[in-house]
Amino acid sequence: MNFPPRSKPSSAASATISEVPDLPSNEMGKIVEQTFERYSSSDEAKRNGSGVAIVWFRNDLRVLDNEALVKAWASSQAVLPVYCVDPRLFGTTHYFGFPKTGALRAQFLIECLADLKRNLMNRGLNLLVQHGKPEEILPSLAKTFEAHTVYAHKETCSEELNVERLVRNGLRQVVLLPSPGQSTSLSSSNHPKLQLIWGSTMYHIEDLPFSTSSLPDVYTQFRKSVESKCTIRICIRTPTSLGPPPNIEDWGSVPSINQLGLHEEKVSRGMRFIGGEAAALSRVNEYFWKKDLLKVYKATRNGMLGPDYSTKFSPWLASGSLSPRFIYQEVKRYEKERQANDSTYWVLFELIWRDYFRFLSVKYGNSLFHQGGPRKVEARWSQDQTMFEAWRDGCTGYPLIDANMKELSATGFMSNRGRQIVCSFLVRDMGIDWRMGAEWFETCLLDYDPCSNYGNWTYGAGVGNDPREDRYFSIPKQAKTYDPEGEYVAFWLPELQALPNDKRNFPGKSYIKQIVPLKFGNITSSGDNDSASARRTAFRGKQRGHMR
Ligand SMILES: Cc1cc2nc3c(=O)[nH]c(=O)nc-3n(C[C@H](O)[C@H](O)[C@H](O)COP(=O)(O)OP(=O)(O)OC[C@H]3O[C@@H](n4cnc5c(N)ncnc54)[C@H](O)[C@@H]3O)c2cc1C
Repeated sequence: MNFPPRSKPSSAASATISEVPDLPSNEMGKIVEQTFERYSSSDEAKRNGSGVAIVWFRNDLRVLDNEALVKAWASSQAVLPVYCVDPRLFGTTHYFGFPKTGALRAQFLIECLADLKRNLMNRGLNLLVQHGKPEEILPSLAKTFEAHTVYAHKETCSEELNVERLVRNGLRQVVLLPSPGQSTSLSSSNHPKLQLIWGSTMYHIEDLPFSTSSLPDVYTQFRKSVESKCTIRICIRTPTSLGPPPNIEDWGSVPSINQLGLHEEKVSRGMRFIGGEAAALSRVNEYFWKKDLLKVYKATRNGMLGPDYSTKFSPWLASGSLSPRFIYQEVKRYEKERQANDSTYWVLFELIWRDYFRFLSVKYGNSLFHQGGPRKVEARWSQDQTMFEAWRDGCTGYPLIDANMKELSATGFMSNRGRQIVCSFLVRDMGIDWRMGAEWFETCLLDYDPCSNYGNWTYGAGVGNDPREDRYFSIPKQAKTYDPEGEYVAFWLPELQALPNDKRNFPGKSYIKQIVPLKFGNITSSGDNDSASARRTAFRGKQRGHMR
């Protein structure tokens, strides 16, 4: 196995960070092997299938706790793992035509695929990488290898559901020859099947105490209900040997960034995440066990600077290199072996948010992507290009906004605190169509996931599942609370480093004519969701021409 080079130690949350700490930054090899051993099974007696089964990898780029892979293995004599490099993933976003996948996420995906291929090879398989649409590739492979089933993980949003439908239709066109002893009359069993498996959430959809159509519209109700009525399934143990693979001469190679039509972008500041399951497992080990940070998560999670204020699991969760059930089991192991406290619980609390947004996407379907959101709110939004570009490029003149947007462009990551702040600023201060922000996040985020991204944007824009319609983040207040020394803004806007700490977060020169910089001092709000009176003091009132 190849592991990335060790990076220099990083000093978390320090304004002096100037090097790129790779995430994860520890030695991966031994830890990863040990983790694989812990979550694997050498009991191979359960394999009693026949023929070939295909595993269609999608956003589940892992070997551990991968039910589709284990089911395929159990139901066949040979498993064919396939990843389709779908050109639609490298097209443009729906409304505003931004790149659908930016170069940093594409690079992360490439690393995920290379790692998956290695991990499958270590278990006697390989990964067939094909360029093209799954609905063309999979039926053709099923025909060539006479595969009885294509196993894959179920997705929930429209683009992914459409591909599932097309693959299913494509498989229906494939007629398999009857195996010896089987009746020759054609029936549905003569076509390869598409078997979709739920595997993206911590709580399994089938274990919910309600149907998705009656999912509670308020998170707390959802959380309390699942916590009291459901259990989390244990990780599926992966056989140590998954071979033999079907006889294939050319398994294809993992694409280069140029083959995806993109140009390499180097991360030269902030955090660089390494894609793949090995890196994901290593990060869990680093955050929970080596640095022992789980016990303080609740107190640090609102940070913005450095690798360790939060888990940083999200890019691996989104690509499926990391299973949320695995995190759950590791939290429980930590609670048993070290300690259980508010912080150990709070990681699970956040993962329930992630589950919630995924289940909401099933309930609300496409309305998640519509301007009015699930609540069908009628509002007028501006699509002012100058304002949007100032936000996108980190040129608003508001250091906290600009620093966060620069971090996003430079690394593909932004803290949860930062995301809430820039979302509020775009939609509530600038009055810009929230979908422009959501689509820009879709381009840039390493952890982009349609459910969490559009779920959070609709929530922040007041068109989604937020019982409070008036959630507003006052930028000066947020700066004072979460970057009191101006360390974060000075890291991303080095021109501010020379200023005294208490001056760094003052809005500077605004690069957009319309924006009048906020003044400190007359904000009366408190807490995370700063009040409507604070909003009135912000420049919203001065921007009526641009408002809904
Ligand atoms: C406008 C906006 C857009 C967002 N877009 C995405 C997205 O595309 N993909 C994504 O994974 N998250 C998204 N989030 C949620 C959240 O910001 C990130 O999950 C989090 O910052 C990732 O960092 P972390 O792994 O260190 O999180 P931690 O604080 O360590 O939390 C642990 C895990 O809990 C989950 N989680 C935490 N907060 C949330 C949340 N609010 N919603 C859903 N899951 C959560 C994530 O899987 C995260 O990895 C968005 C939030 C906002 C406000």
